[in-house]
Amino acid sequence: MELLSSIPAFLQENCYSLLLVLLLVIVTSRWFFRKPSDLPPGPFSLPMIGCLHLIGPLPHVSLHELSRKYGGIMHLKFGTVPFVVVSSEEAAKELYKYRGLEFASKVPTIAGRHFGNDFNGIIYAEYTPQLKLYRKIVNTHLLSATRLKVYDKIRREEQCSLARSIVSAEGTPIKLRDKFHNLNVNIITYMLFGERFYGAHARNTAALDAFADAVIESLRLSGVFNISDFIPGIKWLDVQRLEKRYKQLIAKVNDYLLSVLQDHRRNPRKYGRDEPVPFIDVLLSLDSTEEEVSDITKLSLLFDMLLGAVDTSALSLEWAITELLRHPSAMEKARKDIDSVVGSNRLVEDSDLDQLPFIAAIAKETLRLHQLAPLALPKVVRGGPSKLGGYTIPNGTCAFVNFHSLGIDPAHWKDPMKYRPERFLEADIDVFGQDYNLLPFGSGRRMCPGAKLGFDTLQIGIATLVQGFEWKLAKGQDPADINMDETYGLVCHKTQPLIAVPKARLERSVYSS
Ligand code: HEM
Repeated sequence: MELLSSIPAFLQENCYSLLLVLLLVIVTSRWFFRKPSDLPPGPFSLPMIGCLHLIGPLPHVSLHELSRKYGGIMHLKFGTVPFVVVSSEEAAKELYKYRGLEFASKVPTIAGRHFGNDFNGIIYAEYTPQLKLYRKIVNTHLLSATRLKVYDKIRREEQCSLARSIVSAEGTPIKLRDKFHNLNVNIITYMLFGERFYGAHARNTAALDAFADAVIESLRLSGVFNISDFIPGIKWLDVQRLEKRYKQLIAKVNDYLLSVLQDHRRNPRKYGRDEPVPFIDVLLSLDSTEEEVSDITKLSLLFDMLLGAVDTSALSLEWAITELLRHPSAMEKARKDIDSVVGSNRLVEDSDLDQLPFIAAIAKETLRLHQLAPLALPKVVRGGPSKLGGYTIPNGTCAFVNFHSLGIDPAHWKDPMKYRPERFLEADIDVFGQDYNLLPFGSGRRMCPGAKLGFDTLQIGIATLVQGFEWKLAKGQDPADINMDETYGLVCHKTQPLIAVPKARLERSVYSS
């Protein structure tokens, strides 16, 4: 009381109000100036460029290195745009399993606006009821296990035609990537349009060539880092001249696809009971049903399937054969397995794969060490803020999982950098989004819809090349000297194409059966 009486009267009167104000100032200033509350840790962002100076030509590798310092959930800015990068199994599981809805929309990039016909279709779209319908259409009518069975015949024909074209080049150095590319493109174009783009049965028209080139270039440009996405303030400058090119390419793609669509609409094809109906005709047959989609969506879906399929399995197959050349004992074991299951009077078939677990192991080990899409396609938090690992992730933050980090995490993988397909015989590890240490096709709501087709094509490709041929490198090169550099893009690929010399192992007649 004595102390209080020594304080001037006017202060005494307001003492309680002052204390209250002080308390309020402390509480609100902590909220106002907090290091945006409980954001995950991450490197310091510079004005304008954010952390772009820390990202090298292989972003998944740079981000992996950063995650070793900052942890499995990291916050950083690319340009002025805030990002969260997930690099640990627990965080990936939480994101896909419990926060899937909040992290299911794609970041609206400039490429997505154009290549996705204003974010239509699947690849570039936000997570909406329309997207769910489009994914359902694709999953049910094109890529389900049942539909893929119907298309088996096509894949078998392409597998044999790949083998024949290699036999015809016996003894000479061949660029395997080109052969694999043709195989992959023919499979998907036959499934989509009922026609092959390459080889003896192809139409070989200038329009088709121009379209195929436009698809390949679009795929390449989709993976090019567009600075305007990260510093939106300079978007109008289009410094890399990318937007201009996107517009030209999508115009070419749409023109061609629309002409094919109209042709199929005007001249409906008839198919026998067991004949595979091309997806374009399936889309037309959905008109006037509850699954009807507009023509521009039809074009977007066809384009999405091409972008997703044209190079993925082909580039994985190139990695697979490269690793087998570097590891002759794995090649030998795979060959022995196939010889004992299939023999030498016929080429390996899809139906043999169940009995060839080592081929599956080779495919998985290839996808683990050489992830085609090492970073998930970036998503943006919607309906948030969201929570992840106890941190708060504000609405509008972009996010992706670093699949590369998961696949080489030493806490889960013994000798992670070592090529050892046997690890997949020792443990049953899934590649279809259930095992969060290995997500080559992603997981959850935006997982790759073509995963089964991609994985099956990879397996049958490996089995055919191992069973059908002995391989040597050109000019007596030592396999240990093969350049293993990779180049980042929408699809991450071997920088230097593999050139190898085949020698047929089977009777000629087997390849033409
Ligand atoms: C070895 C082959 C393949 C690999 C490794 C692969 C991998 C991937 C990955 C990692 C994603 C991104 C997942 C994410 O962002 O979370 C993806 C998305 C996608 N893939 Fe594949 N893919 C392959 C084959 C295919 C095929 C054959 C098709 C089509 C026929 C296809 C169509 C798509 C589509 C449409 C998306 C976007 C899905 C969405 O955003 O909802 N992919 N793929």
